[in-house]
Amino acid sequence: MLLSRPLARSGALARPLRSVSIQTVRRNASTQVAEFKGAKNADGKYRVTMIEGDGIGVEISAAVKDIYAAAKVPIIWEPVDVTPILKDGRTAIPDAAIESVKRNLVALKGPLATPIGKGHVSLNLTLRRTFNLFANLRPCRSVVGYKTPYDNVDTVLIRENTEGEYSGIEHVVVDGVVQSIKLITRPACERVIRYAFQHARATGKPKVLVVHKATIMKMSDGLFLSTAKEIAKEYPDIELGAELLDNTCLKIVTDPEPYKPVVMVMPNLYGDILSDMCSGLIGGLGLTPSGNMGDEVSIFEAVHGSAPDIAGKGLANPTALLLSSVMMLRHMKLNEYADKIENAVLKTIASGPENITRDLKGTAGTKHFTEQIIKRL
Ligand SMILES: NC(=O)C1=CN([C@@H]2O[C@H](COP(=O)(O)OP(=O)(O)OC[C@H]3O[C@@H](n4cnc5c(N)ncnc54)[C@H](O)[C@@H]3O)[C@@H](O)[C@H]2O)C=CC1
Ligand SMILES: O=C(O)CCC(=O)C(=O)O
Repeated sequence: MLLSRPLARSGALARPLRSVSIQTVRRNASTQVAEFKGAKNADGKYRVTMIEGDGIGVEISAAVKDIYAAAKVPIIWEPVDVTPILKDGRTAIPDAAIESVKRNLVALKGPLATPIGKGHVSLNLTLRRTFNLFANLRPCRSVVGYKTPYDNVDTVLIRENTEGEYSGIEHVVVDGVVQSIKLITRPACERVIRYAFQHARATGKPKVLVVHKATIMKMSDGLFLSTAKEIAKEYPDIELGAELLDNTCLKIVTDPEPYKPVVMVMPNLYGDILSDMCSGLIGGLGLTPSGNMGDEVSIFEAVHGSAPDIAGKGLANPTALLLSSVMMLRHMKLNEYADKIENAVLKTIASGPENITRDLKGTAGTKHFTEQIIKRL
């Protein structure tokens, strides 16, 4: 009976459960993590899609563009509008934006706000699903020159990015009783776990750690964990570990050191929460970057949201988006520019409170901070 009941929430609006899960399995069928395949245009520059985003998105995107212009990065930004449209009863991204990302194979994205408890589905999730960005890579490293209780945080977290608790499959069972489906498929587990092993190998980390709650969600997290044990056989040089999510949270905030040689991999929601927690250890959300990685396309974005409490006030810290763009440059093999920009932002943060934003206990606004970064390029 459950399978034929229409699903009441946006992403899966009026679709029976079975058709949603089959679609997801098909979408997730391939397993190879591809290199960046984009090419320079005749003018010697890459086109990169730019989604400025909502709230502070406009301010931090402007900062990134100013810094890129000053650093003479061989990139032409292609701005696109992602105001949602309704297509076949589902929230969709406008075709022009999709075409731009498909053409360029890479995008930098500011935060997009999602209405709470009603309204359109998250455009962030829609983008990840539209381009099949199955792994969300979230590194978090202490910033030299910025003092926090720990100076030794160096975590790498990979979040499954297309399903799990974020499947958007919800419905009312009877009045006052609702059900949200945590959808986990083996192909999606396989590819994100394989990505984690590949990342560990590529970055010289000896261990992949699955973070889970298979004690409670025996089937869904159980599938994630058992798939990891299978995939681990393909990577005999990398150790596989597993840990309960609550235990991981406690242990990281108590002592982050043991997580340095580890690549953590986990279902969607756990990665969302744990990555914010790690951000808190190094100075906050203004500092942490991420990459949404797929076979063909990758979209880089800060871990944080649109920060409505400070939007439009010139206070936003552009570092997280800038470091996301640095990840993007390395993905595009523009390492020289990545190093130049990363060094400039780190030097600026270390240069003192008068040059950094308030989230870092500084006194500067976005504009002054940006100018200081440009001075240090
Ligand atoms: N990937 C994305 O685009 C994400 C979007 N969101 C959306 O963002 C909106 C706001 O969500 P919140 O829960 O308030 O989270 P948030 O991340 O926007 O803000 C949390 C706190 O961190 C501060 N903060 C975040 N980024 C900052 C920066 N760059 N500089 C200085 N301070 C910064 C904010 O001022 C706020 O106090 C929601 O509509 C949510 O749906 C939330 C998370 C991720
Ligand atoms: O789309 C949203 O509102 C939140 C997305 C999210 O959880 C994330 O990007 O970490």
